[in-house]
Amino acid sequence: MRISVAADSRDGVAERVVTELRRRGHEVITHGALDDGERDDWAWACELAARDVAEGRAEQAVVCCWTGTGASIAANKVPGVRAALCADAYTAGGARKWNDANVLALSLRLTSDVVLDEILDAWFAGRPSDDPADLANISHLEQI
Ligand SMILES: O=C(CO)[C@H](O)[C@H](O)COP(=O)(O)O
Repeated sequence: MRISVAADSRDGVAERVVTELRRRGHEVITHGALDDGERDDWAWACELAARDVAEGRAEQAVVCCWTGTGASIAANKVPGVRAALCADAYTAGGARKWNDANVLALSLRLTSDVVLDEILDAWFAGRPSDDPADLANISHLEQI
């Protein structure tokens, strides 16, 4: 899968996200602090990764900032993006299943290496629900 990754800093698990995604066989596009020469402020960097998803250059994205909040807010401003801030594997699996989330937002401060691996395992194992109630909720997001 092609995955766009943005971070506003190389601190915390930022670089490990890229390494781990490549190790899992994904093609990675980098933005912000992960791409020399690009603006590394979180709103700009995470917008670029979200636009990669919305405009078809990537199937999914991982957006990161120190708290994860700005990253998720910036990504969710892009139409068609469903970004979920996940601090644990259960939330990540639920975001794929119930929200059909296409962007994973992470806190660089909170996410340890071990928890990152658990989150990525759950995220990539997760499949969108085919329950009509879940589909109706996801569909309604585009009307809000
Ligand atoms: O968590 C964040 C935004 O939600 C940022 O990573 C945090 O504000 C730090 O940014 P800066 O290094 O530019 O002060």
